[in-house]
Amino acid sequence: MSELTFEDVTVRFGSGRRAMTAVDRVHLTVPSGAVVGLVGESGSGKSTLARAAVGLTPVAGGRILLDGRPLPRRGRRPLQLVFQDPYSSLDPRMTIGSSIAEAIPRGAVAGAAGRRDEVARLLELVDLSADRAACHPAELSGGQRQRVALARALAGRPDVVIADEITSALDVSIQGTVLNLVRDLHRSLGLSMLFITHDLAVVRYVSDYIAVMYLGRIVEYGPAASVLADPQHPYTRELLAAARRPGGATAAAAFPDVPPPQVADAEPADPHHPPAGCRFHPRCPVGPLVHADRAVCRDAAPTGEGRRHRAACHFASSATGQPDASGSGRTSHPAGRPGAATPGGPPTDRLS
Ligand SMILES: Nc1ncnc2c1ncn2[C@@H]1O[C@H](COP(=O)(O)OP(=O)(O)OP(=O)(O)O)[C@@H](O)[C@H]1O
Repeated sequence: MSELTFEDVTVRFGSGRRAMTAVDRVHLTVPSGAVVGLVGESGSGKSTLARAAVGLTPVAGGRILLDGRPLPRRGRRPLQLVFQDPYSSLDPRMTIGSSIAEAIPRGAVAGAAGRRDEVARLLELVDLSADRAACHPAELSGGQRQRVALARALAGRPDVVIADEITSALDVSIQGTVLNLVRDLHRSLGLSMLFITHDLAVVRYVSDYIAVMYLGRIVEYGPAASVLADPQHPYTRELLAAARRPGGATAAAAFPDVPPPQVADAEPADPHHPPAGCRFHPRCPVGPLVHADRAVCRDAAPTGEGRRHRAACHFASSATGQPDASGSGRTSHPAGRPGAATPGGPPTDRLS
């Protein structure tokens, strides 16, 4: 079990007028043995953060640490990324067995027989029979291919798995079986996981903690039960409310306790020109209710300090109808709340 920490991580793309900051000074912890669900709308920077963690995208600033130490540049890869589309990690010309065998680190098993046995063990771990090793990807269903992608990721015995929308491309009926598998693997192997999804029903099902991302920043973080039952950031409330609307995400029935949304003055977010101050302020229904001129929201970026459940909003507690007169940006529950999901909160105490 290992703890993954993003410390002040920034990722930029392009240069000159096309320059943009996809991930902006992110602080995020995946506690040892926990599943952190990372949610946010398309373009908020979730995949970029994942790719930066495994070294596919260079970081412009900050540090990514495993158990407090920088990630090794060579040798065993303690972080593995599983993508939405298993075709991207499986060669259609190779058998499933060869694809998995290729991912077993050199020296981890002895000889061809050892490799074969390890492939069979990995296939069984993801609920596929060992004889599937002889199949090609095209002979498997989408759900089975995603299981193979998971087996391939597990071949290197990683400490942390990052799953990027791994159920989004699957039929709803198959999604459940893959999610059950993820939960079982997490429990039996003690894996730490960063589970990226836009579907709040999915995130509720698998996560111990939830992190909400908006325009490159984490705007809320906390125990899953606490974030879902008592969202502190207006953006999180908007996401939950959208999930409850007909035609929204599949989670409608899952959030009976979330009050209906206040109507936001929606302006599409432009990642090339993010607003100053709080990035959500042009869309936010809460700031004007508390401070008519929204000056603090326009001028100052909220940091989201606090221990267990925290939100980067100057009026975090106003989101639940209890104005925070200090406007400090702290959550109203710095010490967490009774019944929170997992004991022992993450060590970082601010969001950005
Ligand atoms: N290689 C790249 N070059 C330039 N811009 C990029 C690149 N990759 C991502 N971006 C931009 O970075 C921002 C964040 O994208 P990212 O894919 O991380 O978001 P996301 O939250 O994962 O969204 P989605 O759920 O749609 O994948 C977007 O504005 C995207 O256009």
